[in-house]
Amino acid sequence: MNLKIMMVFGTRPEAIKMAPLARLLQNRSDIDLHICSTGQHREMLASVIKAFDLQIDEDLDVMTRDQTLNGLSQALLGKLDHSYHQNQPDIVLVHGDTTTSFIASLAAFHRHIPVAHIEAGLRTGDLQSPWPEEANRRLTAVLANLHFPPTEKAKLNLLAEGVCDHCILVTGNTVIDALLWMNERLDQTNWQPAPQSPLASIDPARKMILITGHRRESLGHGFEEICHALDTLAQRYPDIQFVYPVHMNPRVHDVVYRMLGHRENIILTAPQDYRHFVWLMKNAYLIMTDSGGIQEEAPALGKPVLVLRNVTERPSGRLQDRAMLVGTNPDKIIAQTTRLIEDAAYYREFTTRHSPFGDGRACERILERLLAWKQSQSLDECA
Ligand SMILES: CC(=O)N[C@@H]1[C@@H](OP(=O)(O)OP(=O)(O)OC[C@H]2O[C@@H](n3ccc(=O)[nH]c3=O)[C@H](O)[C@@H]2O)O[C@H](CO)[C@@H](O)[C@@H]1O
Repeated sequence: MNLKIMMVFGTRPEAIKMAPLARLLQNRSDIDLHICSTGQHREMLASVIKAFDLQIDEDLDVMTRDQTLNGLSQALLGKLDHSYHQNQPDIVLVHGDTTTSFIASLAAFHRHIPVAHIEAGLRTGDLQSPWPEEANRRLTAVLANLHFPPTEKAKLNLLAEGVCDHCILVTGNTVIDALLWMNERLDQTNWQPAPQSPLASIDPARKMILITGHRRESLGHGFEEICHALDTLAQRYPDIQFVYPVHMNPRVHDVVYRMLGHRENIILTAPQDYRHFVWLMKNAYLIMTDSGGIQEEAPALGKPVLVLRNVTERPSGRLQDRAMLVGTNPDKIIAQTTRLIEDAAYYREFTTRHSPFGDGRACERILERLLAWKQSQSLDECA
């Protein structure tokens, strides 16, 4: 009998991180994979599905305008319950720390369906930051039967919360599998953006700084500070190109376009699909971001990354990276960027390729563990 796996995700980062696993599972004759999208980030998710050549089996389409987290949770719980009833999966795979991950785990728990949690064990230790993700990932850990932390540090977090060792497998982060897959495709075809793409105006002879930012905790004042720092830097270094694919959240979009839309060497674009975005990362001199995924991807490409957050659940383990955690304080952003632009020896300290978050084989390890789990069916001892 084939193993019936249901994969549930809803946001762009979850989709990117689940995509290489979906590709692997789809090619197995001993596995029936059902991919369920909750539609938490509808448009941005569609572009990921296309970039990885995947097909969604079911779209719950739960998002409505101005939905609260409770409204979203309620809609998800009902629709997932129905889907589990219809599809009767042997196991549900969830990822990370979204409302989708937690509610998909809860709905599975209520139906006595085992849950495997990918990117398990990330913690800041502060339930309010990031909010609501820290709660989502802790609650998911309570409900999951198999835990796939990306690093040993994340495994220790799970052990400290009482998760049994036998149910944990350190795999590396699947985002590195996704990144290496896409990177290889770009290299093989020497891929370049099409002439009509806003990225085509980037001059390869000039330095380019890539920026992303959308964290809830920075909305409002935090974003104004980030934009203020970028504006100052863009004036100070007119020869450097600043490229900022702006998140669709109007509370991010409106501030960024109002404060930076007029500067000639700042290119504001819509969010880019994964192929374009990996190309941007490869060609960047420096990346500034509050994104979790990009913090993981940048070192694998040997790119320095300035983290626009005060705390991170993704410590790289390198001492010098502490200086890169600058938050939204404009003075710190400007000072650290200036040093990285002007001090070549200092810049080089951050450009060695290293991959503290994974080696690109996370999906293989997850597959092997799922097959072993199916054979032994020994979950009872961990549930
Ligand atoms: C607290 C925290 O850290 N939470 C994380 C956060 O995820 P994140 O911060 O990693 O999210 P993003 O920055 O949106 O995505 C990043 C991915 O997107 C690619 N990318 C980016 C811009 C673009 O224009 N085109 C792209 O393709 C990029 O290469 C990368 O792979 O929220 C998720 C729940 O929503 C959580 O699960 C996740 O823990």
